[in-house]
Amino acid sequence: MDDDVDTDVLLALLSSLLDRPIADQSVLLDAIVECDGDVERAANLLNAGPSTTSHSDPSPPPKKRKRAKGLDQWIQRSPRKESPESSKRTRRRSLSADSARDNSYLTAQMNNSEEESSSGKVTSSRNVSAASRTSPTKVKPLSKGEFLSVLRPPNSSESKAGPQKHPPLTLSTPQLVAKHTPCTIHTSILPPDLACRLFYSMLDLSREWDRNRWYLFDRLVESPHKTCFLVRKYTADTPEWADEIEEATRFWYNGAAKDRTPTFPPAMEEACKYVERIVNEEMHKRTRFPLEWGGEPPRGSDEDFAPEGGKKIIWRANVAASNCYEGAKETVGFHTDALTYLGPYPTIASLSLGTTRLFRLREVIPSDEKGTRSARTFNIPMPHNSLTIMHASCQEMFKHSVPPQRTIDLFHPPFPPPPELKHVIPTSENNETRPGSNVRINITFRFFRPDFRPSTTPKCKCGVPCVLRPDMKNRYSYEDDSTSNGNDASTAGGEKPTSSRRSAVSKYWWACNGGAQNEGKGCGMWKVMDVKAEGRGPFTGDGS
Ligand SMILES: O=C(O)CCC(=O)C(=O)O
Ligand SMILES: [Fe+2]
Repeated sequence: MDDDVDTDVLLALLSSLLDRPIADQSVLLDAIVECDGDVERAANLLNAGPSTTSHSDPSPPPKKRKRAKGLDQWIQRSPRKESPESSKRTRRRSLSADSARDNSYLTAQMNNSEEESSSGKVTSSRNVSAASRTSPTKVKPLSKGEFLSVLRPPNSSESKAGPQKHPPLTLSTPQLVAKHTPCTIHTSILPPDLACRLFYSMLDLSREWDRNRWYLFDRLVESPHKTCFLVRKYTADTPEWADEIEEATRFWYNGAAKDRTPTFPPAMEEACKYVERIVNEEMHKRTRFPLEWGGEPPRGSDEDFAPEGGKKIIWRANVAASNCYEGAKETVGFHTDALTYLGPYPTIASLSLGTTRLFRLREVIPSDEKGTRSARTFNIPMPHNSLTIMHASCQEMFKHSVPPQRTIDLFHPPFPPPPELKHVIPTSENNETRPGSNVRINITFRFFRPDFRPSTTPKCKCGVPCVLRPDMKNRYSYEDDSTSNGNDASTAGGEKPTSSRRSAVSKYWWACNGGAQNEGKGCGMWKVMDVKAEGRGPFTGDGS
C-alpha cells in the first residue's frame, strides 16, 4: 500500500468519527500522532477538546487504551517483513483500499471548512470491517516513531540516508509540463465566448449533481466535490454501447446512479470537437505504448473533424466525467483513474473552466528504484479555458489530485450569461457587472474502449463489475524502435532517456470493487488481466 493511502485512510477515518468537521489537516495529524495512531482515541480527543481548530491544549486522551479494530487492519508493516501468506492478504487489502480511493477520493471531509460542513457528514455504520473478517492476522500497533513515518506525503517513505529529496516544483509553462510529466497543457483552447457559455451551462447543471459516496470498508464517506458522469449522444445511440452505458454510469457512482445517464449538453458537444482535434494532434506527435488502443475509434458524428495531413483519428471522447469545486477547500485527493473501461495506457483530456486551481502530480516510484531516486511533486496551475491532457502512462506511473488551497482568485467571466442562464450568476441590471465566481468546473473527456466495454468486465462474487488497476510498483523496460519526440514517461523528472529504452508497467489486476458500494463488504477477489485470454485489443503493439 502506498504511504499516501495510509495517511489518507487514517485521515478519512478520523474525519468520519468527528462530531464536526475540522478544516486544518495538521490538527488531525497531530491528534493521530498524539494518540499513537488510535483513530478512535484521536476522535475522542478532538470531539472533547475545547477548540477543534487550535493545536494547543488538547484535552488529555482517555486513560484506557482501546485500539480501533479497523485501524489495526489497515496499518501494515512493510510487506517485505511479512510471510508470503500475510503478504498476499496485504496485497488484497491494498487493492481494495486503492479501489475505494480511485472511485471516490479519500480527502473526503478532511478539507471541508466549517461552513461547508452542511453538505453532509460521513456516516459510520460501525460493522466489523470486511478486512477484519477476511484476515484474522493480528497486527501489532505501531510505535509513535513508526506513525510519524506513515504520516508523510505520498511516496516519501525513503529513509534520511535514502535518495535525494526534491522540493515541489510549479510547472508554469507548457514546456515545463511536457518536460517533467506525461501531461501537456494547452491554453485558450476554445473560442472565449464558447468557454464562458460552457462554464455557465455546467454551473447550471451542477446544481443537480451529487457528491460521490462510497464505503471505505465499513464507513460511508463522501467526496469533497460534486461530480457527474455524461455520455455522448452518439455513444448512447450506438447499439454496442446502448445497453451497457448504464452499467458504466453506475460504476462511476459506486452503484448509486439513480437517473438516466445525461448526454453532453450542446455547448459541451461543441467544445468536444476542439478537444478532440488537440488530443489527436498531440497523440500523433508521441511515441505510443504497446498496450494503447490500436484500432480506429468507432465513428462519431457526421461533423467529425479531419486531422491535418490526412492522419487517422485515433482518439474520440465518447464519455466524460465532470467535477465542480466550489471554493478553495473543495478537492480531489491523490488517485489514479480506474482503467476498467478505458483499458491500459489511456489518454484523458481535462478541460478547466472558471477559477484557476492547481493540478498536482506525483510519480509512484517502482519498488526496485526506491533506493535510488525519489518522487517529486509537480503543481500545474490550470487557468480558465485550458486543457490538461493526461497522456498514456500517466495513470500507470503518476497519481494526481486537486489539492485544497489557502486562497483562490475569483473568476470574472468575460461574457455575460445567455438569457436562459441568467440565474446561475448574479448580474447587474445593465448586464455588465458580475461578481467573481469561486467555482472551478472540470470536464474530463474520456475514450471508453470497445474492447473494454461493460459487458466484457469480469464480475466478482459480489456480482459487481471488477475494477482494473495497473501494478504501479513494478515496471519492465523494453527497447523501443519508434522515434520518440521526447515526451516519454521515462523522462518524467526531467531526464531525457539516453537510449531508446522505455519503461512500462508489467501487470494489471481485475479486483473486487464490491466493498465500495456494499457496506464495505467486498469479496477480496483479484486476478491478473490476461489480454489474450480475454480477447482484448487491437493494441498499437500488435504484430511488433
Ligand atoms: O478536476 C480535475 O482536474 C481532476 C479530476 C479528476 O482527477 C477525475 O475526475 O478523475
Ligand atoms: Fe482523476
